Amino acid sequence: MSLNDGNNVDDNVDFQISECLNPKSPKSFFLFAGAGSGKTRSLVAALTDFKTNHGNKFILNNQKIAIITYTNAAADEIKQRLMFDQIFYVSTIHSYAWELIQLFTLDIKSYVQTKLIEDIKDLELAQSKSRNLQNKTSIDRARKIKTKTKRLENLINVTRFTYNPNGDNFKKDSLNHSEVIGITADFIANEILMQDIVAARFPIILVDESQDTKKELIDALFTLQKNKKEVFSLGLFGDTMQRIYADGKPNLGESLPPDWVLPVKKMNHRSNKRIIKLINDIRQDVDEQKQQPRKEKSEGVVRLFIADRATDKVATEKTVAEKMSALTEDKNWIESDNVKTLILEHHMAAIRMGFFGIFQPLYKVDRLKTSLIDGSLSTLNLFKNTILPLIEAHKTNDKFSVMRIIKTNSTLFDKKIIENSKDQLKHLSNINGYVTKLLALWDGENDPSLKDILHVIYETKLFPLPSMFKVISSRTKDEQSTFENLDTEDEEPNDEAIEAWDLALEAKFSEVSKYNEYLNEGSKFATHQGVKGLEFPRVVVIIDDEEAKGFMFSYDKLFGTKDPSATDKKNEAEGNETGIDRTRRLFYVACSRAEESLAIIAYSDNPDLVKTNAMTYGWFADSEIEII
Ligand SMILES: Nc1ncnc2c1ncn2[C@@H]1O[C@H](COP(=O)(O)OP(=O)(O)OP(=O)(O)O)[C@@H](O)[C@H]1O
Repeated sequence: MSLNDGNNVDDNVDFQISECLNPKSPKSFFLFAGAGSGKTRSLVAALTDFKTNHGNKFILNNQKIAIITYTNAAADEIKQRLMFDQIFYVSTIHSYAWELIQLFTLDIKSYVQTKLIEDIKDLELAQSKSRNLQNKTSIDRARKIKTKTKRLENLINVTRFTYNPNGDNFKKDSLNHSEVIGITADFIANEILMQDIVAARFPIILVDESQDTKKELIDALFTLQKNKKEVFSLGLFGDTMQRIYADGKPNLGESLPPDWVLPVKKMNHRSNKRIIKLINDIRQDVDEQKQQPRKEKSEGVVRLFIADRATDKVATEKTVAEKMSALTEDKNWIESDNVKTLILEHHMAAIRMGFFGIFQPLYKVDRLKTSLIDGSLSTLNLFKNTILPLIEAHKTNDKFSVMRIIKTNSTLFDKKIIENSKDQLKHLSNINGYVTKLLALWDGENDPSLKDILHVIYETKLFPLPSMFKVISSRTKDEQSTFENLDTEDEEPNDEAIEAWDLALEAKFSEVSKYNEYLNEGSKFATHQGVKGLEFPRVVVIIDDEEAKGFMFSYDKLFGTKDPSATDKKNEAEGNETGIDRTRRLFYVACSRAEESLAIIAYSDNPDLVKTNAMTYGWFADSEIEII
């Protein structure tokens, strides 16, 4: 690259960061720059440089650089780019926090004990003021007091706490996610010994996406840096405009100590010119930071399509893809695999791909959410990992695979069961009959419900059932009808997961195959929030508050078709952040993912007003907006 090619105006930033990381004179820095400015790339470049210059010394001292990322996917990506070198400890904040505290059982115990005693005291005080102990809040509060008291009593039995950064942590000796962050922040901020240990093990800590990193931990790291500045450097990477989670530290970067280095980046290396202009304009009212495109970038295409909410969305989105293909002369727009569609909530993908029936009830249960989205929900495995391949093999008349799947998964083929059966031939012929009965559910063009399938499996014992399905299947006919006619107001609430499964089991089996497709082709859809740090050539941003049903963001308010609430007005008057501010930042994140062309589809009850406002903001020209 020549020195004056116009694209390398920010090259000095990598050099500035490398200088900060010199262990002989460590400095802390704050690299905050817009989308696509190459922050992640600078992070990797500085670390690669560090490895060459100081890596051996770190290995000898058994020291590491900690790199904290926002997601596991980002951690994997950076590990790979750093060629899995052992001097880098790359992980999410939760894994890193646990790495720091896990051996301090007694200190953790004392922290948890103090916190539980305080919580119980507060709850009991609130309960004593309750006017009606039978209302939902009081009942929930009583339940919380009971659970916390039980946990307090059990603390004495804990010999070692357990924690899974990616899991649910329901065990008696488990810590939950916010406890691990709270404990780590508390230890780092207040325990001199912990500060010594962290600075000695990790003389450099770099935090990617620091605008969204838990504020208590960021504050603790600031304290650590202040106390250990001779031997420790803290590097923060991020972009205040991309703060979209409530637990990040607002105004991060204001009033930094004067000895911090503040490199500045002007370029956006990712997007075409028109897209950069759009994100500069969205950003304008916030901090006026303007980026410049790379010289060789094309103009690119941005379009805002506005449709009535009542419209057929799948058809609308297909039309948009065709229009974008014509506008950009890019056939990839009509290959759905080559377009990234950004939805607000996962259920919008479930509607579009046709597995809403299974998805929606299960997604409502907090403890099932994460595993449902990442495909690890074990209860679903019976359908997804056993029945689905079985039926696919059956439909293609692949008898060999059918038999193999049955043999691998059915307990009826257990050696012991076969040996113990009095008439082995009969046993095998029975299995054959059970398989025939199961497969008959798909006769003709039939698409059985999950409940029908479960019923046959329960009766024949062909496959082992997860306990949830055993409970549901073992209800007698009488219990079943009582259950269906339950007046839930009068009864003890059922376990919410059982209720959710009762609904999900009504779904047709074809939904399992669509859900599986969604997991395998996770590439087609992603959420506005989930794509932070990523980039795609062609992006569709779908906007529909009603379908999203969220409460954190409101595109209707951003586009002026819904008035700000009283709280928004109060927050604005007091100089606090409003829902509109949050939504603007989310919109910035979503739009800035596009490299070549970008379509935004806004569903609204008032398309004309969306158009007028979008033009008034100066975000789109008249010719770039189409009401369809
Ligand atoms: N100096 C550079 N020269 C060429 N390409 C670059 C340069 N810096 C970054 N890029 C490319 O620009 C794109 C965006 O870079 P990167 O993902 O590092 O940006 P970012 O600042 O982390 O973005 P975001 O905040 O949106 O996540 C990537 O494709 C990257 O390879």
